[in-house]
Amino acid sequence: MTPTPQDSTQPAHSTVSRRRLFGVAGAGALAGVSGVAGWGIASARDDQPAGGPLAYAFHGEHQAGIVTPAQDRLHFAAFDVTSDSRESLIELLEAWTVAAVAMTAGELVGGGAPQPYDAPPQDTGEAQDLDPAGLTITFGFGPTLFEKDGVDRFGLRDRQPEELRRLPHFPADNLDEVRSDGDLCIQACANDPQVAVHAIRNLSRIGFGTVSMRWAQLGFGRTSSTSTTQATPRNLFGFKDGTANLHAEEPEELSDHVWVQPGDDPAADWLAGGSYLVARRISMRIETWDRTSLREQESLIGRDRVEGAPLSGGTEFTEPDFALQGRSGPIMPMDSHVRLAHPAQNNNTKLLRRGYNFTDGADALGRLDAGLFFIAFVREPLTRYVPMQTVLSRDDALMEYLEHTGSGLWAVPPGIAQGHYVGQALFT
Ligand SMILES: C=CC1=C(C)c2cc3[nH]c(cc4nc(cc5[nH]c(cc1n2)c(C)c5CCC(=O)O)C(CCC(=O)O)=C4C)c(C)c3C=C
Ligand SMILES: [Fe+2]
Repeated sequence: MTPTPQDSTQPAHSTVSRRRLFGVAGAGALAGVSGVAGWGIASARDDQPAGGPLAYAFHGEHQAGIVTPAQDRLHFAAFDVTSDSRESLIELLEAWTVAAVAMTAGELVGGGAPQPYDAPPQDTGEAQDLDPAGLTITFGFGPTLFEKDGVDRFGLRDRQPEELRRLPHFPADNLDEVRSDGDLCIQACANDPQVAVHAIRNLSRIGFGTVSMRWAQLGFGRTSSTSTTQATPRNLFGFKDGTANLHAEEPEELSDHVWVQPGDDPAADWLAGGSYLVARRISMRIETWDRTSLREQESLIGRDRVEGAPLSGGTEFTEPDFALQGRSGPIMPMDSHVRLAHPAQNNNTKLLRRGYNFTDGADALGRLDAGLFFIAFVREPLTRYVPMQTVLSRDDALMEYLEHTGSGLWAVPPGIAQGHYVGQALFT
């Protein structure tokens, strides 16, 4: 059996590689899932030495890819359901679950069992010789899955969480409809871009006829740490990002701020143990930033660039002193990003940030189309994230260098038990 861990924050250094499999279609933990004929998985060899490629278990209390130490690469995709059949939707979620179990374990979709020579292979093949690379696949359900244009498409209207509504228009938003929203989302993260892309490609392929991809985003270079074992990375403005983030090692904080609790929403108890995923595609005016003095850059952020320490003093992890005065006012400027985003200014709101840098080529003026694909997990998006975003969009001096071009909110079901499919409690 594949030596995968029970906890998605704990890596298993297995030596699983797709090319070292022997094909046993339908074997493994998902044997109990119904309606997924043709999408069985292979068992990996169990005679590999310890230490080697990184694999995270797909099964667990919470979905992997939230508190899992943030990997280096992202492929994020939003889908619309094109079928109006509840049964087809359930079958898709079953099939996606089977494929996700296989791919996160470094196995081939379909199990690598002998297949007809005259049929397309079940796995698209580009990750065949690659190890799992810490792949996590995280699924989310958008507001339009529950009701769209007043229509209860899948009999789910009564189970829509109160907090799952389309995000409002924030000041200065310049959203592109084709980069926003979606009935379903999948976040694939890995330390190898080809593994992340392979995951989205294969899930999309499996969904052919039931869903169509609405939009997608590639990301490189994580912009946060989600574990205290990780060094703080830097965003494309050159600043350390993720210093004051929530971490996997703070279970009480996660219960308070990230995981939906039983009783939070009586109509949506199926979501207990899950969370909400907020995505914002934020373009960054890199060229303008690069012509801005270091003094100005630091006062916009509220931290120094080299160390990441608050301007009020100390080192990276010193708490900012918002009361400290300089010659012309507070040392931590009133409109600095860190001041306005700090829990002290936001009714103790804390988010688990898990974003990525992106570049999508250049625009017609020769400027980099680059930025930060902001992802955050939060227990109550409307009552906690929306007020914070409203303040930042309105008052944050950094906004002069930013443009929000994409947006979405999805409910992320809890972790999946062996033999179950993602979001199963919503349909039962
Ligand atoms: C609504 C939430 C947030 C958005 C959108 C956002 C965009 C954004 N942030 C940076 C750069 C940095 N952010 C930092 C801290 C920080 N940011 C948010 C929230 C949003 N940021 C929070 C809650 C915090 C933590 C505040 C605190 O408790 O101190 C930092 C400082 C380092 C750190 O703590 O992570 C930087 C740098 C950019 C460039 C950006 C949009 C492109
Ligand atoms: Fe920020």
